[in-house]
Amino acid sequence: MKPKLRRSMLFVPGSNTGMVCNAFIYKPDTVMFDLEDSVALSEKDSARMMVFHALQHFTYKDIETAVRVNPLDTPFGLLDLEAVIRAGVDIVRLPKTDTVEDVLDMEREIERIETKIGATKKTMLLAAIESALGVVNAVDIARSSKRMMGIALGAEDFVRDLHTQRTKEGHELMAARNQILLAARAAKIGAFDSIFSDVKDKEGFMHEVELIKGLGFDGKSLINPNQIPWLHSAFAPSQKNINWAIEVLEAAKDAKERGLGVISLDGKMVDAPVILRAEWIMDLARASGVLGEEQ
Ligand SMILES: CC(=O)SCCNC(=O)CCNC(=O)[C@H](O)C(C)(C)COP(=O)(O)OP(=O)(O)OC[C@H]1O[C@@H](n2cnc3c(N)ncnc32)[C@H](O)[C@@H]1OP(=O)(O)O
Ligand SMILES: O=C([O-])CC(=O)C(=O)O
Ligand SMILES: [Mg+2]
Repeated sequence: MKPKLRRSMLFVPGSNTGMVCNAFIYKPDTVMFDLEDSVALSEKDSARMMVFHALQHFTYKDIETAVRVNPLDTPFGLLDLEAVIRAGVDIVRLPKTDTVEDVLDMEREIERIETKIGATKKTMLLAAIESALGVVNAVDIARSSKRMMGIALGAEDFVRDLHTQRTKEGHELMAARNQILLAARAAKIGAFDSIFSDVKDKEGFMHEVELIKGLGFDGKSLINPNQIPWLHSAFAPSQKNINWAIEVLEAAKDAKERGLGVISLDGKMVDAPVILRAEWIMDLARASGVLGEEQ
């Protein structure tokens, strides 16, 4: 089965007409319109209207959409939520999620709006964790709603809360990344890393991508289209990985035919978890376009 890829979630400021109209062109896995921190207070209403219309435009029908709404305790949160659910958004990104209560409040409002408009689809939730309190509560947040499709780190707000700043090495984010990843995996939902803000620094970006990919993250929030091909190429399995996966699957098929459970390939043990990993690499290779559907 072709897995749904969510490597790249491109933030698009909801107040920028050109970017809202064109974001689909860059083919991120998910377009994530923003109504929160990239939108000035004076533009909150016009941005909401623009995103409302963009979501219903045919250019956004074949791409997954998310909207980062304002928190419910601001004058904009509920208006944002009404607009984006009416417009049929796929995912609501809840910013600055500190507690399970934050999720349940949002879930209650989503349910109320969906019932009111007779919606046929169920909007998914993505909780952004952007504080020490949110990280401490990550496990409960990840498990708090059936609608929760993933949790994401919001590193810029998080380092502010920690009284530190981001570095290239990322030591200051290690505990949060580990906690978010573990919480997401325990809840069997997606884990997404934060933005990398220097859009010209490809080397720094790739260093961060290798780090979060190695930890096990599914993908990352992005702020610039240039970062999309960099990220996708880093997440695509290498030819060496693919060759290994093909060998493992052939050996596993052969072992099954001979009624064997554990086998050895080039002196290394091949058992069920290794076979599952090989299948996952092949799925990822197909979904990333590195392999054809029939291969
Ligand atoms: C901490 C947080 O909350 S982060 C989340 C909120 N922040 C955001 O959403 C910011 C999104 N990103 C941006 O606004 C911009 O990429 C900036 C300000 C970082 C850099 O802007 P620029 O220097 O103009 O970018 P750049 O020169 O690479 O743009 C190239 C093209 O990509 C477009 N583009 C740039 N960023 C985006 C984006 N995020 N979405 C869609 N299109 C974009 C530009 O409009 C431009 O299009 P054009 O060639 O048709 O004119
Ligand atoms: O969620 C993100 O990656 C962007 C953000 O708001 C933050 O870092 O504070
Ligand atoms: Mg933030």
